Amino acid sequence: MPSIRAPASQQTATLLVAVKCRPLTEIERQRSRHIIQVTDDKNLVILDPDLSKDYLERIQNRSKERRYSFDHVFAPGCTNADVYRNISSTIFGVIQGLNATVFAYGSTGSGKTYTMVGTRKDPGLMVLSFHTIFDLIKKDESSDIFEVSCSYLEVYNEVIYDLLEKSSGHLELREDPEHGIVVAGLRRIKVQSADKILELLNVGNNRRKTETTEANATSSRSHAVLEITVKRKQKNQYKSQILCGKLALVDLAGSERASETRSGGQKLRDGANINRSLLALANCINALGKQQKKGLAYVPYRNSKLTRILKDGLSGNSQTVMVATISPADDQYHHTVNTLKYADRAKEIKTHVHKNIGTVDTHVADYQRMIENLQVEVCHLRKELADKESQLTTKPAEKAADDELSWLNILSRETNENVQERINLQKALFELEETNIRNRIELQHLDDAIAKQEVVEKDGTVVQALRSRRQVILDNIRDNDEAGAGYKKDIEINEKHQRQLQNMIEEAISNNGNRTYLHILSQYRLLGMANTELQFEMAMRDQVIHNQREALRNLWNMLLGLGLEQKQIMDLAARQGIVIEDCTTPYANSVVTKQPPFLSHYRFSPSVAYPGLNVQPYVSTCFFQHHQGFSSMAYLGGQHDTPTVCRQEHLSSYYLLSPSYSQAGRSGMDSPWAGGRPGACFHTESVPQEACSFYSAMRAALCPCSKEQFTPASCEDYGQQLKESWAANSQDAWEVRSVAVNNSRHLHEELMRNSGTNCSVYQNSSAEIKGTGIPESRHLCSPYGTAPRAFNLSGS
Ligand SMILES: Nc1ncnc2c1ncn2[C@@H]1O[C@H](COP(=O)(O)OP(=O)(O)OP(=O)(O)O)[C@@H](O)[C@H]1O
Repeated sequence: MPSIRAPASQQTATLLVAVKCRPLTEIERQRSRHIIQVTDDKNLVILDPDLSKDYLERIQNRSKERRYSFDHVFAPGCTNADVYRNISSTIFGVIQGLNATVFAYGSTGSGKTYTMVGTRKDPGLMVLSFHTIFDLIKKDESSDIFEVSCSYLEVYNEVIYDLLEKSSGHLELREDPEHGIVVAGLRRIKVQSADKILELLNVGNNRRKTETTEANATSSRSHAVLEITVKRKQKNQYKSQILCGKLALVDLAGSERASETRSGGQKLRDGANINRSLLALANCINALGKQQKKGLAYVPYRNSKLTRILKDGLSGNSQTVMVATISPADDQYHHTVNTLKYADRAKEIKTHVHKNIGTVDTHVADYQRMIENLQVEVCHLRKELADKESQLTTKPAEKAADDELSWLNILSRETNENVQERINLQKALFELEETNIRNRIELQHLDDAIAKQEVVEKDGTVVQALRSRRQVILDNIRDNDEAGAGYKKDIEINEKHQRQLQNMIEEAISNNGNRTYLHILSQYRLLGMANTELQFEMAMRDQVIHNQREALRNLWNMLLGLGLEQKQIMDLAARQGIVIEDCTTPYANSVVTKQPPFLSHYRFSPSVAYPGLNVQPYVSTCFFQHHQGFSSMAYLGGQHDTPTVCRQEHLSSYYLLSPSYSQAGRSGMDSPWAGGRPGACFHTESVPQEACSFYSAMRAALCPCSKEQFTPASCEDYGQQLKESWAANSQDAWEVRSVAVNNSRHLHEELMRNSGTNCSVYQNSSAEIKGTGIPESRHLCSPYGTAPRAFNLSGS
């Protein structure tokens, strides 16, 4: 199966929000008033349901009347086809390898199922979408081969079931590093026509859990997700290229208050679970909306299966449509306002859409091999186990051993759940900490910017704005830290439980006569779990790799933003003996909108890909954040042979850049990422006049240890050193700031001595970097780093 690689080009898309108001039902017509006024195709007004309010209250603005604007608003007379016509462009991309998600959101009885599934006379969005997909495939004039498959699942009481299986067991969610969240064991059926999907949809819908509640005669008790995958094999393109688009169509269960549905027992339990996952969804929408408006807030996807399944649709790689369904009845006022409130928030949500292109990646292949090895081992053990089992069945089974075995089964099942829970908690904690790292970096930048701005600003408006932003970030950090502390506690409890389980398993094994058999059994299960944990680690590593890729992309933008041609960069890299894959995507001519080429190496030594820019993997996530929005940078200087100062819009990051690269340039200030934040980088053949004066001011403002350790005087010294090193332009330049080390003890001493100071340690060797005359050196300690670090300047 091909792996899906990251995008060659990625676009940010905004979640499209449409509101659909259904007509009053027969019963409602007798007892309710119509309070929705659709003023035009984008606006609606919800009237105050309380007619008794007097004139004074109304003019004093105590009315509960509300106005809302959305991408599309559909009045009760509109059909599903009307809705579909306005959102269908989202579906078109699916046959081109893009992902799309359409979900209906609203209170119980508001018309979600009607909108998604529809009726024979008024087919819903699910039916209309897969007809479109097959029409597009039919009309496609290329020689590409298409393969369409479909799956249909429901989440009922926080358990996933396969709606295409007659008696489906419980299915589990897994994090796949390449494909994101996947449902393990879900049946995916190849389909040749829209009619076949319709048939499967009907089969699935008959299996779906529905109940008659007070609010709706056929209320859906489960969330249903129909997923259509379109694989497009491009015959005339690169041998292995496969585009893989996915369309997720989601019909959510109805949310209701127990008092309204007058339900009890199982129904009440269902309702509680439905409401819990809808609440989780609402919280995610809230956090995502807040994230766009204010800053980085943690998005609690992990709180329900539904939100984990919808994660891509809500913020990942998907073009997404939310159809908010509302009832026009006055007694539904609160539900309707609630739905509209979340729909309004959802308008802020951004997703990042890119084509899913199948290739085989080296690092994935490595992991795949590891998993395969484990699987071979599992198979081997399974066989041994089967042999033992058959031996045992030939003998009269001992009751005690049977008991022991079922006890072991229970323990192993519990261990499995324990591992799964730990993985989820650790992943959640990881995500949370990543978010807070970014928040803290922004906070540092804001502090720097505030300090600078306070000196120059008279009226304090910008400072005020920066301060309020700082407060938002502080709040987010506090919220996330609190949530993180909760997760840590949960992990501790989980680990304690894990130890107890292990002790119990060992005890069960040592008490039993058939030790070998039980030992194999437990080993077999432990290996299965090790496999799961390995997959988790893969996901984590892939997260880091993903961040690095983003960092690389931004670096390319940065280089291209300087006006360099791709070819120049490639030549420069080639001269350093650095391999960068040729860009297969044609570039646009404009500087800042150019997409960087896709790099062949997902795993690379940090300095391999970019001459002179030493990026350490563990700071790459910070780096990614710094460079986000590079296209909106302001350029304060622009000559190609002198440094260019770039300023990001939020005034907090500065970069001093130049396209050329020299030993002298490197010798002084080539550790821009020390301390997890960018500093200045000079890469010019001759020292520019303004560099030193710039540098002292900038360094004082940017250096993480500027306040304590980096005094203006030392900046001046540094400027002087820089001039000298430039002038010396040879091995001498290195000597200005380098300490050569001869053996490992000496190296250790130097690292310790220089850690966190403004001195670098290099390990010189007699070899030179290919074609440059620069001695191959190992940069062992960054001037501003707080811990000893080592990476190879030559990239070899
Ligand atoms: N546009 C419409 N035109 C006519 N009738 C509609 C329309 N939308 C919904 N209805 C009717 O309203 C009722 C409730 O609709 P539906 O079952 O789709 O709601 P729901 O939001 O899916 O409810 P639940 O969340 O409880 O499953 C049904 O009787 C349905 O036929």
